[in-house]
Amino acid sequence: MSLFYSIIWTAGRGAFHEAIARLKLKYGDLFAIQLGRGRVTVVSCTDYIRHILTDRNTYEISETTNRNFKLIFPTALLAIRGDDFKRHSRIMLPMYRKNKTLPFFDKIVLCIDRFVEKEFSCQDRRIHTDLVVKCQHVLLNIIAIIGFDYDLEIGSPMDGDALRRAFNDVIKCANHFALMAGMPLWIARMRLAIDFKFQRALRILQHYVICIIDKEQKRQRDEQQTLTKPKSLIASMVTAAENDRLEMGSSKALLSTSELFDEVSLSMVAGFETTSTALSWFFFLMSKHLDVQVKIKEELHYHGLTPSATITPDDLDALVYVECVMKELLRYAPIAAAIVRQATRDDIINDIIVRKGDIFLIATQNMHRDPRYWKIDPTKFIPERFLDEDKHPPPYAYMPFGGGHRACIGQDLALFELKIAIARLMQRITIEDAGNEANNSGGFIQRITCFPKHVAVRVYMDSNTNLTT
Ligand code: HEM
Repeated sequence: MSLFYSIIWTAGRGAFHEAIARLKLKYGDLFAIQLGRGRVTVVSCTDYIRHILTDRNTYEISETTNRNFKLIFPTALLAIRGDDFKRHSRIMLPMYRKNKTLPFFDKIVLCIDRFVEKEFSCQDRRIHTDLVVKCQHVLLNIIAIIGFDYDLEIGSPMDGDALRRAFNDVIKCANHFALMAGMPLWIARMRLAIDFKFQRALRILQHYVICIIDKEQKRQRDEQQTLTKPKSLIASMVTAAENDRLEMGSSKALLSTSELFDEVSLSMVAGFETTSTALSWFFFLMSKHLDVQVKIKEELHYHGLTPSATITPDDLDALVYVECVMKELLRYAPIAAAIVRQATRDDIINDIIVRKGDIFLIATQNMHRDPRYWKIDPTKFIPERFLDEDKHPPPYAYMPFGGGHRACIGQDLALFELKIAIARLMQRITIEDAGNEANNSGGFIQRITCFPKHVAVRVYMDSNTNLTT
């Protein structure tokens, strides 16, 4: 136990991953910090992480850290464990796999194209300092189309605006709330009850989700129409739950309407900020690495993906370097710097005694930057590492989506969205550091995810002739 130190966590001093990295330098791979009223053990080496993530009977997601979240969406994956988790994950895990998301390829491309046209086509040498917000806007459009089959850009202005605001408010409030994990439960409950904006947004969202669920259930009852595929992810969830019920010969749906609603809401919250944060890091990092942009453009050009060419799912599969850029982005940018587990019974990790209820914070960002696990300098942004030297990092050294049985269920969708976004953006635009004219120094803003603080870039539309200049 001599490796353990108790340290008072002083929040507000920079980003979370920076603080955890500093503490690792000082105290090593295993140390304890005081977070709120509880003690949390921070883990930063593969041996301990393997032990924790492979023993699903002893280590679960933490009840303490997810407590507030439970108040908002009580039956969503993040709030449940055990048999309930198994029942939900039967429906939810396959939901974001490639076969389910592939049909949305063209719609995601369309959202990126609209973004490019709207923000960058006027070629006025403007310096863009609001790309974090703009990336959130794009992701909201993508979520609405994939999840709800609703086009926020061309839907009726009344519906579109109401739904957009409801999305925004639910996501903002859920994030805000989850951040206040140390708050006494009764205060959290009270705050939630008097948050009228959130309650209103939730009602609007509920209305849309329940309409889709009803419509889908009706469609399924009409035998003639069951041959057509569900048009949105919510509709797919309803179909999957119904098919599962039929297979099991049960009279009750596997997931009730309110459970489906909680899952839809969780997916929105979990999938929105993470992916939009990744996209804003992409803009920042590309502005600092023109050489990487040139290489992406060379690869696109090699595959005939000129600025005016259409892009297909097969093209996407062929883009090896783009894949490396995406992996490196998820390694280098501190989007989600850690994951949390709690011991559900006593245990021993090597010579460390673990008591039931102990909380472990697995510092994934520390792993991403640990020179023991990476052959090429991990402090540098070098996508080529994934072509060769660091193609296969040791297990548990690279975990942008967490690991074990509670790993991110949306990772395939996130990778799909990001790869389309990177390829399509690089097909059409070049991103440039604004230099001395504005502050493009990066830095961090820590919320649930950590996004770049100062982004100031110019964006140029590519013509078919200036691809690799
Ligand atoms: C770049 C994008 C994303 C990143 C970096 C990311 C990262 C993560 C991480 C680190 C976790 C915790 C895993 C663990 O504890 O081991 C997680 C959980 C989760 N993510 Fe993601 N995520 C992303 C996108 C998405 C998307 C697009 C969705 C859904 C549409 C999603 C849905 C979820 C859900 C539902 C969980 C909770 C799983 C559970 O409790 O079992 N995520 N994500």
